[in-house]
Amino acid sequence: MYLNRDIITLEEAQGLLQGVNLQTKTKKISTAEALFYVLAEDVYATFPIPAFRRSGYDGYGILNEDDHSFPREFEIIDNIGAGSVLEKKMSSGQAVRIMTGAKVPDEVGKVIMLEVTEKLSDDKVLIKESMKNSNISSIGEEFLKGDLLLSSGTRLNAGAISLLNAFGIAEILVYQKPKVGILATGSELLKAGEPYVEGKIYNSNGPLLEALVRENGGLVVTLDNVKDELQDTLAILNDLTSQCDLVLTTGGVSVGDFDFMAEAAKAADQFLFNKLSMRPGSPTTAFVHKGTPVIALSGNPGACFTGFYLFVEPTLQRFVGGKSRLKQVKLPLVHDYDKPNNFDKYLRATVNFDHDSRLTVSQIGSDKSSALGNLHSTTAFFKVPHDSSIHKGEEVEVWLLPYK
Ligand SMILES: Nc1nc2c(c(=O)[nH]1)N[C@H]1C(S)=C(S)[C@@H](COP(=O)(O)OP(=O)(O)OC[C@H]3O[C@@H](n4cnc5c(N)ncnc54)[C@H](O)[C@@H]3O)O[C@H]1N2
Ligand code: MOO
Repeated sequence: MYLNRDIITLEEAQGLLQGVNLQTKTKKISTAEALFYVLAEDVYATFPIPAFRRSGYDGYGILNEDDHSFPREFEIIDNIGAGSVLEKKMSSGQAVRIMTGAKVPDEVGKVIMLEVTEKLSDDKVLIKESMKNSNISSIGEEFLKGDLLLSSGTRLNAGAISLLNAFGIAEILVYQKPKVGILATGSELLKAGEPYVEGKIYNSNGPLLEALVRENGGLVVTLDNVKDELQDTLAILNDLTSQCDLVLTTGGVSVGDFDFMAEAAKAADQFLFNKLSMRPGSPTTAFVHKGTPVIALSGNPGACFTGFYLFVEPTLQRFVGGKSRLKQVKLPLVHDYDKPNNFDKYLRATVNFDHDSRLTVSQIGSDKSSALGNLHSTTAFFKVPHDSSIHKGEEVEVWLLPYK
């Protein structure tokens, strides 16, 4: 138990974590498994798209020299579906039936939409009028060979996966997801599915952290619980720090008789911090053991959630060559907040449009760090600076959460 702690600011704590050297690792993976991985290479177009003159419509292809004196009849010489090519050579007075996406023969200058034609027989079509556009996409209209498709550091979403596939790319180099160990501490913890026992609670922070890590690009390798016993806690931490790239714990960071994380921090290779001038999560603790950072978050669910975004999310991004995906903006608060505290507060919030289509921020649910009912609907945090109240309409600093 540590009562005398050196208090530092959120920014100082974030700076200490930033100073911890982290190893980024890369690997080749199949594009099919690459969703939400971060690219570790620039990817270039190996051919143009379209790769051939492509028909934009279902209709009839005609020569440029025949593009006059409508309505007139044409001889249909063939039918080109998408994926097929015309083997014959066309001459004046002939038309070729062609489908959207099919390769337009070199000699065809225009595709006339089906809607302005009338089929007279199997090999005769009446083209009633011409069209303003050629309805043919030129080679390289969207991408030229050598164009940069995706740059290193891009988080691969559905659109990126489709782009890689459009170029036939089956394998790419990505950053390995950091291996994260999660440890929920507390003799009061039950697992979901276990029968309720008086005085105990179900462990919700462990699964919360597991889901947050997965949402933010980490790989959860273990999810343990440990009772409030110092030796067990130290042994598990020793184990986790040798297996994982990052260890997260929840609970046991305060000054209770059974709060051992501050002691673990003092016993570790490198101590970072154990007291912050902020709420929630003032006793948040961090240290490095065996080269692995350990971020010990509060057991209070609201503090655990907030601490994840302020300390863990930026660390997870550093493992994949990036930085925090939270966006910092200033927005008007839609209500008063009149509970001044001697620490800066970071409150759970949502961002919405007001009647004038302006973005605004408002507190959501309880501001207590023990509250857990608003975590699923929180899309942002806003800051209430220490010793101050905020009046309705006043601008506050806001952090927008990713994935919301
Ligand atoms: N005398 C003082 N007491 C406290 C102080 C202080 O400065 N002096 N700080 C308070 C603040 S601020 C915080 S934040 C909490 C931090 O508590 P701990 O991280 O040590 O967490 P616990 O004591 O283990 O638990 C707190 C609370 O959270 C519940 N909890 C714990 N683990 C989980 C879990 N996995 N899932 C859901 N809920 C969990 C636990 O049952 C407690 O209710 O300390 C204050 N006290
Ligand atoms: O700093 Mo604590 O998370 O307010 O209760």
